[in-house]
Amino acid sequence: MRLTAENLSARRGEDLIFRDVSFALEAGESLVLTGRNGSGKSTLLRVIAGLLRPESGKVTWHAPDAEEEMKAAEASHYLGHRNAMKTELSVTENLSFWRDFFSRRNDNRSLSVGEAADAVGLGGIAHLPFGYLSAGQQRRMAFAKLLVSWRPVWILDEPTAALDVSAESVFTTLIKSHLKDGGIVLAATHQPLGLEKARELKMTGFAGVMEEVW
Ligand SMILES: Nc1ncnc2c1ncn2[C@@H]1O[C@H](COP(=O)(O)OP(=O)(O)OP(=O)(O)O)[C@@H](O)[C@H]1O
Repeated sequence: MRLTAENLSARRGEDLIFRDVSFALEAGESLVLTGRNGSGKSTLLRVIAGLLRPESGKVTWHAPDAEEEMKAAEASHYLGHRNAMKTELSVTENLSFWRDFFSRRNDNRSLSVGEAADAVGLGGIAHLPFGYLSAGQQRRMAFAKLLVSWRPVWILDEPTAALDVSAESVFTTLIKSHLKDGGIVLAATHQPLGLEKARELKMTGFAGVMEEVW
């Protein structure tokens, strides 16, 4: 499996935010985007997730065993700044919706809704409306969305914002486990995620992207 970005550039409004960004990630690899506010991390993640059209360049996904060809976006889960949950529905209803929405044939790696809620440490409150949960609990539940349907690529924008130390550690464990299972992770973050082998891409904004460093 390989996710490849080739010579990507992107524009927001009139401004060219970055240009010539290239990288390739294989199964088990992760890339952490760093840089100050407004440097283009979310923009790059949204391009990879297929939510924004790049100004130039392309994103490709290669999976040797795939039954059919898939776009990178279809191989990805995207966790943005917002949690993508309905506040008036219960946590179980929200996660069940996402499980059905994303479900694929021959998928034996996805967790049940109950297992996913347990995995983020909130098994006891899945009956509550999502809107009743605290900000940190909501973020944990949003993360559980990644677990109810297997996708090889996780695209995470500030996944640990609003989280306490124990939730950060739960997320790090889940991300490491995903990588160990052959997944790929791209994450924008201001806080270290504790991924020792992650590569780093420093974004500087306005088309000045620094070299990728190990
Ligand atoms: N819809 C838009 N129209 C015009 N400019 C935009 C739009 N969305 C974002 N921008 C600009 O693009 C630049 C990059 O924004 P982006 O959200 O990618 O930064 P970021 O590195 O993720 O920032 P942060 O760390 O604050 O989340 C910023 O200067 C921002 O103001």
